Amino acid sequence: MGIVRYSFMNIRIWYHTIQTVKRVMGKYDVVMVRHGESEWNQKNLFCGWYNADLSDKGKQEATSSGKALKDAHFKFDIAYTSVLIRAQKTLQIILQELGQDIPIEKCWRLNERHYGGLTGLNKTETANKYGEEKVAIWRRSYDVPPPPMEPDHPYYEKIVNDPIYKDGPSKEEFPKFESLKLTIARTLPYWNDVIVPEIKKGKSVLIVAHGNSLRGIIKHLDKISDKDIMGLNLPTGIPFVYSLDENLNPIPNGSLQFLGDPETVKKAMDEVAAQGKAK
Ligand SMILES: O=C(OP(=O)(O)O)[C@H](O)COP(=O)(O)O
Repeated sequence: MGIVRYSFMNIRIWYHTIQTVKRVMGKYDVVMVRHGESEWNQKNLFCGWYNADLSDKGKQEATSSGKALKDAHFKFDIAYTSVLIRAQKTLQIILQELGQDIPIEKCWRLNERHYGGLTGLNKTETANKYGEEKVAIWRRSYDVPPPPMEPDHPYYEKIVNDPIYKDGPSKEEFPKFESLKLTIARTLPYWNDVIVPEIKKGKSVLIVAHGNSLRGIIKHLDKISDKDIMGLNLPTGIPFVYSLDENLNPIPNGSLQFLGDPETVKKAMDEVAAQGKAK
């Protein structure tokens, strides 16, 4: 299995900079995975805080992630995930494959961005109705949020009253929508205050989260501009490694090292990008 690395000097042309390299090792290596395909990813629906389960393909992706991590001899001390079932099940399958029984911390701050009023809509139908450009802005702009989820939204009650939120967010914090900027504002404190101290203690950390909560952490680690982050689409179920120095900055070539075949990674990223196309 090759390691795929992306050059951040060329972030606008992600797909042309893929190379298979020997993985570099930093003072700290952190592994992240976007959960395996969910039933709503499969149907191409905006999901956000809707608690969709993994599809069969998603379970297979999680198994492959676990195998890739096992082949690369990763041993973890602690894992972090969101309160959403698709991320938790992916983590569970990965740990089963690895044969590792480790503490798991779950927090809503690692949840996917809240997709507001778009939740449950089909991305292609939304592009047909509002145009691809509008959907691209809703999906990938840094600070333009989707429309709010109002109380008459079909999934409002289900989400707001879900017991998975008993430990937060508070009523005041509970989002009606989130841009990437707002997602980062609630994910980064968890990264800085909870995860980073464990990394600095020398713990080997695995994070299983979501497309946009992970894009937020990547943006922070690689200091990616608000404009350039629009070009990054994370595939489901392919682990990637960040190799960091003592100040938690990525070492040269230490960013976004995918544990996967370069062509597979490229194809999966292209497919995520294309989800918002009209037909
Ligand atoms: O729930 C979602 O992300 P997830 O599958 O990573 O949890 C979103 O629907 C991802 O959609 P996007 O790639 O259009 O931002």
